[in-house]
Amino acid sequence: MQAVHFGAGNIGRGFIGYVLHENGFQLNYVDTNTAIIQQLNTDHSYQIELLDTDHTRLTVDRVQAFNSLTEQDQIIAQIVAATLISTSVGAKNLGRIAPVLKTGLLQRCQLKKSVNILANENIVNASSLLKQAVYALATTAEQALLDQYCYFVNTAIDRQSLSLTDHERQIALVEPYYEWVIAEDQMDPATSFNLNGVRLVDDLTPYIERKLYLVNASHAAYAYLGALAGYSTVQEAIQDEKIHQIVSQFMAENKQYFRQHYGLSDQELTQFIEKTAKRQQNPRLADDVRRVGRDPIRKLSAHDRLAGPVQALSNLGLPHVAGQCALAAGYCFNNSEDTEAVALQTQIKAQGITATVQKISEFDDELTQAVVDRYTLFQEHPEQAMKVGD
Ligand SMILES: NC(=O)c1ccc[n+]([C@@H]2O[C@H](COP(=O)([O-])OP(=O)(O)OC[C@H]3O[C@@H](n4cnc5c(N)ncnc54)[C@H](O)[C@@H]3O)[C@@H](O)[C@H]2O)c1
Ligand SMILES: O=P(O)(O)OC[C@@H](O)[C@@H](O)[C@H](O)[C@H](O)CO
Repeated sequence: MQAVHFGAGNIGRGFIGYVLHENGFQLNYVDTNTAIIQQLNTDHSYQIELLDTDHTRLTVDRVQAFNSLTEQDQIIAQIVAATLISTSVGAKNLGRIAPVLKTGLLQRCQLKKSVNILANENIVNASSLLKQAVYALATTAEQALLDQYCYFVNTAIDRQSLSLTDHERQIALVEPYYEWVIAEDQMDPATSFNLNGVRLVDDLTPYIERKLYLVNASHAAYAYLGALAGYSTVQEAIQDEKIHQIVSQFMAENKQYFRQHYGLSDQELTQFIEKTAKRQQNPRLADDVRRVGRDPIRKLSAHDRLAGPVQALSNLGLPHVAGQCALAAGYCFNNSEDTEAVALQTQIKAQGITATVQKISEFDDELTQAVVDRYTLFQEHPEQAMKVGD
């Protein structure tokens, strides 16, 4: 079985590639990073290190890699031959892989070969977004062909995945825990394989929301509040009692959304939040606030990890003050090496914070004003701003 996987980064090697390899797939990575492409084609394997007490190392073999920018013909041939196509390139890059994917998929359609396409990105319905990007390049007749043979299947993925360099080799560095949830009802009925280690569900929405609004929401809140307080890692920020209190309250607020909207039990949600906190506190982890806070415009946008739950709680008339605080901290995030952070700060300077919050988080006047007030407090009295309780 052949998998074509776009994105040989931390999650692509440390999680998706690992699970596919364990299920008997050969891995054909597609990336733009020449160093990792060269490494994979020299070794035809790579290593993963687990963040456990033994620093367990695993080897993934049967690997090759292609350059997205210079090896289009080979990639198209791989797409035609593939048993499965997947991605983890970052949500903002899905549009960039659409042209080559469209060409490869249409060639498959001519051969009447159906396929599942799984975009594994931290965003609601990433595969549907990838489908939109592919269809935007196709004619009506091509779209009708794609409809017949191409199954864009939404997923939710969870594993803290970083990397380290050892003997000039990129090693994926991952926590032992992982969860890969796939929308079974969107899969090709003719799928010829089973994926062990994967959970198939009928309705993905609660899973992707639980992932974004609890796991990624707390992570982003630690990163943004931590960056404001001068910490370098999420793990340092967690040790700060004031920050920990705000994030704990944010999670308590979000829990009420899941209770009301999905009828989940308090006990189940509390256990999930506690398990997530423990994972984020893994003493062997040093996760840079710049990585966890990266692409702040995406993270602050409506439906994502911060504005999503705050808007949902507001709609339900439930408290969301800690969420507003995390959002306001996000609007303060700056990193000269992060193009979205630079764009965010430029936008705030040019248009003002109120217009920026309205545009990015898509809030009404009242909610916007609450976030702006907290943002202003962070600018003028940061000590007071780091307090949401009594
Ligand atoms: N790292 C994590 O802990 C984690 C966990 C769950 C989900 N995710 C999600 O997985 C995705 C990838 O995250 P990551 O941490 O692995 O990032 P990463 O930067 O380590 O990996 C992304 C890879 O995609 C490649 N890429 C970018 N544009 C490309 C293109 N046009 N064609 C081919 N390859 C391209 C990059 O070169 C890089 O190797 C993101 O959507 C992220 O939100 C990450
Ligand atoms: O990947 P992002 O930029 O959406 O979010 C950064 C982290 O929160 C994220 O990568 C987590 O480590 C991951 O989602 C855990 O499963």
